[in-house]
Amino acid sequence: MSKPNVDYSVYLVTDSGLNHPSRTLLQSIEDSIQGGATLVQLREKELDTADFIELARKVHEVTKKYNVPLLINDNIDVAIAINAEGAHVGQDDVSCTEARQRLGPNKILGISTGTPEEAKKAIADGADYIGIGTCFMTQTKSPKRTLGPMGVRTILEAIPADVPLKTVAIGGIKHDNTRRVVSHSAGANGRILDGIAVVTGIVGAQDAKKATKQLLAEYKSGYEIASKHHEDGQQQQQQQQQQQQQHRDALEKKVLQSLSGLLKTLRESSPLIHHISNYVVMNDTANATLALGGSPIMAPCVTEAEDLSKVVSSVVLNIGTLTDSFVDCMLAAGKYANAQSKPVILDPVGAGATLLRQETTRKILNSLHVDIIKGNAGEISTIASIIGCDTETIAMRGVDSLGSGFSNPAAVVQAVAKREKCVVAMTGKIDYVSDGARTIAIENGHEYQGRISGSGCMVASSIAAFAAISPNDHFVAAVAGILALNLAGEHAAARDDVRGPGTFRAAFIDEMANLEPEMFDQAKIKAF
Ligand SMILES: Nc1ncnc2c1ncn2[C@@H]1O[C@H](COP(=O)(O)OP(=O)(O)OP(=O)(O)O)[C@@H](O)[C@H]1O
Ligand SMILES: Cc1ncsc1CCO
Repeated sequence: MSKPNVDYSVYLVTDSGLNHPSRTLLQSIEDSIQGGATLVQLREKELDTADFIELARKVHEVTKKYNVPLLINDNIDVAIAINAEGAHVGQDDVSCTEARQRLGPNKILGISTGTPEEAKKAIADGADYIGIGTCFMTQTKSPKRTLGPMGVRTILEAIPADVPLKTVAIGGIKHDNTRRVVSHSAGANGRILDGIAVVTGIVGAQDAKKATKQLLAEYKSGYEIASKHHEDGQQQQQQQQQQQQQHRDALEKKVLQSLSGLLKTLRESSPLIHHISNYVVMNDTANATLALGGSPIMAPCVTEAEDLSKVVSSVVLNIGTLTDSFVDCMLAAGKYANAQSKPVILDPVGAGATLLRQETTRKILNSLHVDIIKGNAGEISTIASIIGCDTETIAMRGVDSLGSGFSNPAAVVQAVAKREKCVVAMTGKIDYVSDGARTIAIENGHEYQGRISGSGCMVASSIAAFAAISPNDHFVAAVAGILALNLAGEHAAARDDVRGPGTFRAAFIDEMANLEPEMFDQAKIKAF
C-alpha cells in the first residue's frame, strides 16, 4: 500500500487528561472528525503498550470509518501492531531514522521541532512532516520560550522551497489565534503552514465538532491571507523587475544613440585638451587625442595654467610621474577649469602605491571639483578609501591593479560616483561607468590594451576629448571615451601586421584615427 495523501489542515492531537468530562475520548475524536479534523494523533503518555494498543484499535475503527489517517505518538510498536497510517516522534523519543526504518517508507512519519536545525535534520532523517512548536503557552507544555508566529516563520524559511516536507504548528493554538499564526508565520520563500495541530482547543472544548469547524475555517482564512500576500508580493517584484529591465533597456538605447553623434562632433570641433600628464605616456596620450579628433596640449607648468584655461575645453590631471611643480600645476589648472565650468578629468595613476600619490589624490579631491575620475580597480579602491566609501579593497603593485577585481564592480563605481558627485570610470577587462544614478558596463576591448603601458592614460585623454564636446552629460562622454579606444583596440588587434604589444601600440593609434561613427554599433554595453 502506498503512502496516503494527507490533508494536515486541522490535526487533532489527543490527550485523555485534557478531555472534556462530558464525553469519552472516542466521542471527542469522532465529533472532531465530523467537524472537519483531517488527521488524528493518539497521544497516551501514561498507558502501557497493551492498553495503548487496545485504545488505539478502538480509535482506529473510528478514524477508518471517516477515512482519516491515524498516527501514533512515540510508540512505534503500537503503530505497527494496529497498522496505523503512521507515527509521530519527539526530539527525545525514538529517533526519526529508527522510526522510519521500522515503519517502512509508506507510513506517515512526523517529528516535533523547535529550531531551524531540527527542521533541516528532520528532512535528512526521512520525516514527512514536522510539528513546529511550542507556538504559544499551553496547559500541556511549559517551555522557557514560545516561538510565536515569528519563530515559526524562521523555521519555515529554513526549509528549501523544493523540499516536500509538510509543516504544522503546535502548542496553544486556538480559534482566536489560528488565523494570525497561519498568516503571520508564512515565509518569504512562500512556505505557508500546511496545518495546525490542536490539543486542548478540541478535546477540551465543550463542543468538539463546533470547535474543529471553527478552527478549520480560521486555518483556511489564514492560509488565504498568506497566499494572497505572497502572490501580491511576487507580482510586485515581477513588476519592479520588469520596470528595472525597461529602464536598463532605455538607458542602453539612449547611450548607443548618442555615441556616433559625439564622435562626429568631436571630429568637427577638435577641442583643445590640456594635459598635465606623466613622462611615460605623454607622447602616446597626445597622439591618441589627435587621432580621435581632438587637439592635445601637454603643459605641466603652473605659469601658463591661467592663460591655457581660457582656450582649452577640458583638463586631464594625471599623477603618474609626480613632482612638486606638477602638483602645483594640477591644482592651478583644476581651479581655473572649475571657475570656467570646463570638465576636469582625474587619472589617479598608482594612487595607492605611495603616500605621495595618495596625499596628492586627496589634495586634488579636496580642493577641486573633479568631473570624471578614471582609474583601474586598485586606483578606484584607493579613492574609495580616501573619500570614506565602504567597499572591499583592491591591492596595487606600482601603477597596476592586483587580483581579479571587485566582486560587485558596478556597485563600487556607483557608490564612489554618488559620494563624490561625479562620474567614475573604472577600467579593466570589463569597464564600468557610473554617475551615481546610471551605471553601465562595457565589454569591448582587447587584452593587448592591458599589455602596453599607458592604455589607461589614453582612455583618460579620450574621455577628456568627449567630455569637452558633451558638457551636459559627462556620463555618456565617459562611455564614449572608453568605447572609442576599446573598439580601436579590437580593430588593431585583428590586423595582420600586429604581432605583439609593440606593433599593437602603433596600430592602436591608427585605428583610433580610422574610427567611423557607425562602428559604435559594435558596442557591447550593459546597463544596471
Ligand atoms: N584584458 C582586457 N581585455 C579587454 N580590454 C582590456 C583588457 N585589459 C585592459 N583593457 C582595456 O584597456 C584600457 C586600459 O585599462 P587598464 O585597466 O589596463 O588601465 P590602467 O591599468 O590604468 O593602464 P595604464 O596604467 O597602463 O595606463 C581600458 O579601455 C580597458 O578596457
Ligand atoms: C609605468 C608608469 N609609471 C608611472 S606612470 C606610468 C604609465 C602608466 O600609467
